[in-house]
Amino acid sequence: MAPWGYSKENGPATWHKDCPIANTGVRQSPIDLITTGQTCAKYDSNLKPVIVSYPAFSEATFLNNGHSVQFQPSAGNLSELSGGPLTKKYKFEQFHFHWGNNDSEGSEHRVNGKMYPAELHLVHWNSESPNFSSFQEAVGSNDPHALCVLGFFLKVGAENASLKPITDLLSKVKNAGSSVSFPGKFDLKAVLPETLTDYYTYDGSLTTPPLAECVKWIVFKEPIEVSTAQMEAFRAVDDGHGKPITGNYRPPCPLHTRTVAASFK
Ligand SMILES: O[B-]1(O)OCc2ccc(NC(=S)NCc3ccccc3)cc21
Ligand SMILES: [Zn+2]
Repeated sequence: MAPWGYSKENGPATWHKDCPIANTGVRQSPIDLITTGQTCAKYDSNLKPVIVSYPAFSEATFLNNGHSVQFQPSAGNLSELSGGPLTKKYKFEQFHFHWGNNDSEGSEHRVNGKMYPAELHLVHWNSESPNFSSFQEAVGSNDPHALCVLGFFLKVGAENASLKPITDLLSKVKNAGSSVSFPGKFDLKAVLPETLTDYYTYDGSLTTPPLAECVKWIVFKEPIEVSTAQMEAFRAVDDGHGKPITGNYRPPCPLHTRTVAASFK
């Protein structure tokens, strides 16, 4: 089968052919985060703020892999995540984005059915598990919390100066398969809201094949602002078939028996 993607021929509705879990899994991601009514997110007063330790990255690769653009620091990076719903310390692996071809679509998670124009995923893996010692092993481990992904919605507004080094680089990785070594340092901490207190959290999966059900998801309530020009820069990135990547987001999956917790009322 042609490698997976987001077109009619190889998009989310076809992924079950290579990844049966797409249709049989009971903890698939993304989901629609419902805030009122029966199956709504339940406030949990025990949920603490998320703690990130992100020293500025000094060495990283920025890659267009045909289905997203990904920022991956060298293995030696010391960035870590803890707190929130987590009991262990997680190591930063990479961040990437999902976006649409207009401002009314693009995010993977939704809030009461509302999509944002894009979503940023900060991917981490449990560095204290005795069962694995790399991201790749973590994905294949069947451990329900092998990974922790922080999701941030992007909305259109003022230009985001902290993300400018990334959005300015998009034209350099226009072609699928192309990558550049990131010039200079990148301060990811500056991209995030100061307080990481208000979030939804639930057990889910990767939103792309292999769709492994190994992710503790933490999706923040407060969107990050980017300018229209910055959004347009994502929409000019090619998918390797001579077309821009426009809509690399998976539709929401059934919640099944899962509950979503909210760290805020
Ligand atoms: O659901 B996500 O889009 O957000 C969180 C997240 C993390 C990782 C991916 N996929 C990756 S890294 N696949 C390549 C790979 C897959 C399996 C082993 C190694 C390498 C997708 C997502
Ligand atoms: Zn993602």
